[in-house]
Amino acid sequence: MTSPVSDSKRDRVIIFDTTMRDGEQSPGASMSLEEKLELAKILEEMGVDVIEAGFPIASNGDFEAVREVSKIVTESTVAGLCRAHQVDIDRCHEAIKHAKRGRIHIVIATSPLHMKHKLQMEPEAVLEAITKSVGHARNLCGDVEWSAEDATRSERDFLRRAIETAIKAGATTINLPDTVGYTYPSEYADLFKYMVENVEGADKAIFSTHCHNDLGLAVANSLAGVQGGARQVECAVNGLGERAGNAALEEIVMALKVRGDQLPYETGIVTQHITRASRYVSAITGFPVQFNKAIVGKNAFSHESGIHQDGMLKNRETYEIMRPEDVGQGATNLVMGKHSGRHAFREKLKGLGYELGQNALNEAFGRFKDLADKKKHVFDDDIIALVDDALARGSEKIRVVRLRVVAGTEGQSAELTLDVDGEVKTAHATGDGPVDAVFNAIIEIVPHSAALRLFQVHAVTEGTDAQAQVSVRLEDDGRIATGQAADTDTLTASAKAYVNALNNLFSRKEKGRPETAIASGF
Ligand SMILES: CC(=O)SCCNC(=O)CCNC(=O)[C@H](O)C(C)(C)COP(=O)(O)OP(=O)(O)OC[C@H]1O[C@@H](n2cnc3c(N)ncnc32)[C@H](O)[C@@H]1OP(=O)(O)O
Ligand SMILES: CC(C)C(=O)C(=O)O
Ligand SMILES: [Mg+2]
Repeated sequence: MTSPVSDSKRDRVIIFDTTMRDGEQSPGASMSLEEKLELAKILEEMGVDVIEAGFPIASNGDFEAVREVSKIVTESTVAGLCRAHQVDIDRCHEAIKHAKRGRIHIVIATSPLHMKHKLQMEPEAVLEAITKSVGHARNLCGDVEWSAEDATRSERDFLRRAIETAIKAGATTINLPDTVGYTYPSEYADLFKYMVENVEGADKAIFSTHCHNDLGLAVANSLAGVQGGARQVECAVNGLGERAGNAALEEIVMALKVRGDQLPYETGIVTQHITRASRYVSAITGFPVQFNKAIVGKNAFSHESGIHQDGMLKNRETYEIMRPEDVGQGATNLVMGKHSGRHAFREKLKGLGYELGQNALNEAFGRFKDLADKKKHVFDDDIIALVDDALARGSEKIRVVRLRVVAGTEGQSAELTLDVDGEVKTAHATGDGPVDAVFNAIIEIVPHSAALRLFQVHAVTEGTDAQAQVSVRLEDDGRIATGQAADTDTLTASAKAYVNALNNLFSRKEKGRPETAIASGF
């Protein structure tokens, strides 16, 4: 059997991107001409084989977009979609004739449901429309794709006849869309196998998948189609598309790359460009990418669990089947959270410039776990504040044990327990505001004559659960001592900062040091 489709083409899967056509059919996903031109450049640079830029008969804007994309793209083929109508095809040709490689893509439905109710055409009339439309397109352009809309709900024998009609009329690509996301992988694979083996002239065309995600099976079905003999996959960046979307380009490409042992076909995609394309599509459509989205989600290469982080530090392949760099996602991210373990914590501290001994590490780790229990996101700055805080408090004689504050319109009071050199003391005080009440309680337990010279609070990170970092400066008899503390509770941080300053002041007095501007351990 001689074939106009070369063997090398059959070893490769053509990536047909329909982000600008089917993707744009998503309600709310309209793109401007400028955005489509920029996206076309990104897709071309990424190595997409076919860019479907729009549906030229739909509007002047769509026509213009297909025409302008055709003018600037030189490497990829540019396709425009049309119904099986001469007017659609002529309009499409007007737009894609500027392309170095242009394609006319004709669609007509072949399922009994669509033919009877939507097209209101007899099956034989549909076959006639295929002959006419594909033949007309082929007279205008050497590259014609024909799609059997709702192929997966079409009668097999009629679909076979329709495909044969399209190939006979000159179609070079045959697309069998799962228009409503209805098929199953085994069923879709079988459909392609059957058509590739039984359609007369099947070797003259490339078979293509086009899967929708109504049951979440779009990617699995597309891969099954390839298993069955398809060598073109229609897909969209971030899985954009009608209703639940199309098969996601990034997932198709990486599934083929990572599991070449299962499907030994290459794509021409430079995978390092994937994340850039995803972010651009998300930005121009306003459709956010879910955090746990495969390949391009924020968490796709993030690890928070201690056991996973430990495994990753020993060998990244324990928990990563591909490298984030390979999809342009930057580096693996070991996220510090309540599920993290000591190995990752030590590594994180190293990265932040801290080398702690085992005891200090254990102490800081305990405090980190307490913080992670309270806070949704533990940022690097939180960890720095926490470790600095722990280091500063290492040799303190006075420590905060417990604090309870009542605040509000009825007045403010604080009940504070301190450990003063091993002796636990409690005081109850009121004040002009909750901080004042806390500081008065400290003065009651540890009487001193130092004057408060500075009280400053700032949030370590953003959010209402951010740690407050408090600085306190005390002056006594010409000596100045500063204390700092961080806590998610501003009043606890205030108490600890004051006590830290007091410890520093007493320590300076003991050592007989002269006055100093910054006397904290920082
Ligand atoms: C599965 C898919 O994604 S297919 C692509 C879907 N995308 C779009 O529809 C977006 C662009 N569409 C449009 O802008 C408009 O629908 C247009 C310009 C194509 C047509 O607009 P109108 O002429 O106003 O027709 P309308 O959209 O209301 O109805 C569609 C008509 O096309 C017919 N039709 C639908 N599909 C096809 C087809 N593949 N081939 C031929 N005729 C078709 C319908 O039977 C209906 O015909 P009727 O007017 O004789 O009843
Ligand atoms: C136009 C065709 C390919 C389509 O989008 C579908 O059937 O889903
Ligand atoms: Mg579609």
